[in-house]
Amino acid sequence: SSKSKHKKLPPGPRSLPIIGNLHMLGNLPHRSLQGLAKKYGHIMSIRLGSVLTIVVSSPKAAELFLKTHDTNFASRPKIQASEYISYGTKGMAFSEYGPYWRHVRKLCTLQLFCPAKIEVFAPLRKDELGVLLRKLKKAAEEGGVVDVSGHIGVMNEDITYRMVLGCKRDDRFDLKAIVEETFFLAGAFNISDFVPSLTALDIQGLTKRMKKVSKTIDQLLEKIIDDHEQVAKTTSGKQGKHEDFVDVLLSLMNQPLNPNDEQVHFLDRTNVKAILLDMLTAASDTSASSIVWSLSELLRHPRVMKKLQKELQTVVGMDRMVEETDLPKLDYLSMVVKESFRLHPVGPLLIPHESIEDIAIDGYDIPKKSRIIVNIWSIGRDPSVWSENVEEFYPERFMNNNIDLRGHDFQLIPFGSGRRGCPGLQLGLTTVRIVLAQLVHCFNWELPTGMLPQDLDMSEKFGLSMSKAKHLLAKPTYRLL
Ligand code: HEM
Repeated sequence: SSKSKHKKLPPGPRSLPIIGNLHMLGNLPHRSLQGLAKKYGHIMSIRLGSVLTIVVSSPKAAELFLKTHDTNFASRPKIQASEYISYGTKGMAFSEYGPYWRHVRKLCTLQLFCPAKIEVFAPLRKDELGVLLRKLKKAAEEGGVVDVSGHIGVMNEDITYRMVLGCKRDDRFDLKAIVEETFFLAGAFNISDFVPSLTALDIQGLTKRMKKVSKTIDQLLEKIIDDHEQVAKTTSGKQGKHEDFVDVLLSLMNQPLNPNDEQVHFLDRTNVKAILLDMLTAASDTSASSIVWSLSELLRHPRVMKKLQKELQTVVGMDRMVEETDLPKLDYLSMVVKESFRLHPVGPLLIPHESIEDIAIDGYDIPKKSRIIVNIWSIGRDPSVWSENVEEFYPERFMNNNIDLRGHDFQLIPFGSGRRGCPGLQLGLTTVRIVLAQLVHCFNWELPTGMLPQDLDMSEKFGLSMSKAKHLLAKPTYRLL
């Protein structure tokens, strides 16, 4: 038919030979893409090297791609990072759409992210949060300024490592450095992914770094799995022991994931390692960065801080600590967290999706194997969605509406939405809320001497998870009875 002759791509900027529009991304691609979308529209096409990329920048468009036509956009592009640091896409986050990914995702959702499992780890979170609070209390007594970002990072690492791997930071390995490097490499705009002819040159030096870190990761995971297998042998059973993610995945290894289907899938040791690595990277920086962004906004907005402390005082009181069971009653806390995710989504462009078949959307033709980027950062700062005070941190905007952040309201999707939406949503959200509540309930916070709220540096560092570029420094004073 004439269909193929009259392909109508979404509008977009002119592109250069070879690199396409790559040069337009800059250091903060979410901001550059917002600028372009203002000119070309909320469904826009650009070329990243040879890869046709569709950039989605409005709630309505996001709904079309992540809900209405979810199945067609539920795949992931094959990128170099997933070859090296996801064991050749054998995990979950970077796997293409298909039976393997579906089974793994279902298994993880049932076994690792179910409400019961989140509950099982509540004492662990409490324990590690307790360690942090004691450190801060000591610092408060000494009257000094603390590196809040640093402390929250360490706590979140310890929670994650204990939950996923069953161990704390480890003298044998620099887990933090490994995870940070993995995360950086997974999020980088890698020229080799867009201009294959340049792969061998490794202009950015990323391939070399990936090879190096993948080796270290493998040694680390092998060691940890060995330890678990050893323990399982000697204790013959799991008497009363909390099962970490390694235990759960090992118990499922080599069993059919889908016994009733024609083509049966299994998890082997490599799959287990790849999934563990996904979980480590997905869980570590995201929650910690979100907490730092929220606390920074509270320090910039003393009115909001006071109001949140007032809520905690009313609901919880001043003679005990906040518990996770209090969270559903803390309405203002939940608004503060939403508002913080609106302005500072830690996954500003989600993880790239890929289209599976040719499809027409909103009058445009989207070819198969296009890369799809959803700019949720831009959606969060669109005045036509949020009204004129869009740049202002104002939690009360959520007061008389039901806008939620779980993926049903497309103006606020910090965890994505649909089939590829974040499976760790409940876990991540619980961690962010309880840590923020405790920090604000236990302490008053002051900026370093001489710094005014409006002086607090809010610049961003782009990555697969976007953190605050400068560490948050502040002075705590203990305030509970
Ligand atoms: C505040 C915390 C978190 C935020 C804001 C967040 C956000 C996101 C986002 C935006 C995506 C991509 C969605 C898409 O591509 O459409 C994602 C995917 C994912 N997240 Fe999270 N996340 C958080 C915490 C966690 C935690 C704690 C875990 C696990 C322990 C986790 C595991 C994953 C996995 C495995 C994926 C890939 C899912 C797939 O491709 O099927 N996340 N997350």
